[in-house]
Amino acid sequence: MFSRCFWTTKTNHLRHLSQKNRASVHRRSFANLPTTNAQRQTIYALSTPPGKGGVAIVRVSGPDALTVWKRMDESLIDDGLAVYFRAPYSYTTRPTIELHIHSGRALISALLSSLSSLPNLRPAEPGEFTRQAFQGGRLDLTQVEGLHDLIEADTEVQRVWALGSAGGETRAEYDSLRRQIIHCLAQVEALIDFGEGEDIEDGVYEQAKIEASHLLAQIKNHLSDNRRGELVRSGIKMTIFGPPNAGKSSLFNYLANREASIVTPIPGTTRDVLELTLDIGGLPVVVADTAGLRETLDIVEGSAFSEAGMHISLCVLPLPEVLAAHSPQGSEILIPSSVRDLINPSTYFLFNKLDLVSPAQTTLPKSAVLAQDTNSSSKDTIDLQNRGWLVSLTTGEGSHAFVQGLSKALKARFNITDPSSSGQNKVHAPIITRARHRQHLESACKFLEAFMDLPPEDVVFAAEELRYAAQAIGRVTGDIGVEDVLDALFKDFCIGK
Ligand SMILES: Nc1nc2c(ncn2[C@@H]2O[C@H](COP(=O)(O)OP(=O)(O)OP(=O)(O)O)[C@@H](O)[C@H]2O)c(=O)[nH]1
Repeated sequence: MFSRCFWTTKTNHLRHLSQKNRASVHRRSFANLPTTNAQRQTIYALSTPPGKGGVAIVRVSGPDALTVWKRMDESLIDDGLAVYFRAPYSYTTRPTIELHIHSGRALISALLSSLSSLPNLRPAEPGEFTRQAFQGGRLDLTQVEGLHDLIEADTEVQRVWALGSAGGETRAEYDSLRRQIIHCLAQVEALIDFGEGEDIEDGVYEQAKIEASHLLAQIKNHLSDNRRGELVRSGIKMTIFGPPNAGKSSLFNYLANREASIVTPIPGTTRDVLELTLDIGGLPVVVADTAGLRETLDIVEGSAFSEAGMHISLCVLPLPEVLAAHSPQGSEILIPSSVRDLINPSTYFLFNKLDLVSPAQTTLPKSAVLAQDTNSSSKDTIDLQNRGWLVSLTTGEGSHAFVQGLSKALKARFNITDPSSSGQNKVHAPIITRARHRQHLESACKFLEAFMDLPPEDVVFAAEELRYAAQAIGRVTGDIGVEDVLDALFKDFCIGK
């Protein structure tokens, strides 16, 4: 059925891959995962993008994978390469064969239709190869999520953080937390079994509490991460606002036309809304632009503004008008009262139309003053250092410094170092990248706190709290009760992964 010309002399290559994979197979038990008949079947799918190209890879995984190889002797489809991975040394941990052919629509279609005619083979569902890898214990849930994020990564920080997670760094952190809780639990259970003073040394319960308090501090430290993991994964949402005619559309167009910076122009769900995901110095920044929103933002109240779920905002102001309103007695510039209510600590400032002011006025003052009601004597000063930039969106002057400065300011705000930095400057990737991680860590905290409040007489309840804390961490990695998250997670994968 398949080409006799599939190269069969690749044994060295095969052996090499098998050895490499052997080193990275970890056996874990996922006791709660039932294996259905569908999961026992052999699945196949194109694992490379469809279309014309050098190579297309069709992956076949399951008990009958080798049969495919054995039946490659009927009609010629293409010259290619077949790579066989013995179980459990494959990506899926099941017998797997990869068929590498030239990438062309007719070739791929002929190969897939040949596979479909074989008994016991069916097309893979989205993410099903990775699901098999998870069920086989090769990957835990954090690695599966990391892999998904790696494929989806648009910027350098996203790539580097997702790579760490896919490679098991996040899993190691959670495993370590769980091991420490289990260590506490073992001490408390020893007390239940033997009782202090008999075969157990004094102070065991106190020791367990000391360890639990260290653990609590560690978990709380992870929880107070400014949500930077979630932010980097989903993008920092930025909105642009300012008085009419300030240059908001010009800024949006400037950002959109910097080809290197555009990642995805996504039409939003609301009519007229366009979302651009920009790569600002390796950080994904999602900018929403809509005619309607711009109009609203000219007048919107501060509360409505934060309800829009924006993480940061950029206030565009026309420099000539701002300077004209400049109070002669102060060195600060005046922020117009029309935008005053929209300004908060997450607002950055872009003073536009630099080309229209005299050369003597082209230095950014250190601070700005928010214009108050005429009858108010209070004065709000805003430090513009690393928070404001002068540009001309018409001539492009200052725009490079603005993008660089904004990237630096955002990295400082969200505590993100350049992925290339090392040593002391390196800030480790956060272990929380999804709401479910946060939720399980918070519940682990609650159980640990409940344990801390219990006196030694309540040792049985104490053990129970610690057991729940360990289970909460286990839910993050997928050791415990994960069925509910699996379907949601794997459906986001593409077919063939
Ligand atoms: N000289 C000069 N003109 C500019 C600059 N940036 C924008 N403009 C002009 O200012 C006018 C307003 O620019 P827009 O980008 O439409 O401003 P906007 O804030 O979106 O305006 P509204 O949608 O009315 O609120 C246009 O005529 C632009 O060409 C600049 O840096 N220098």
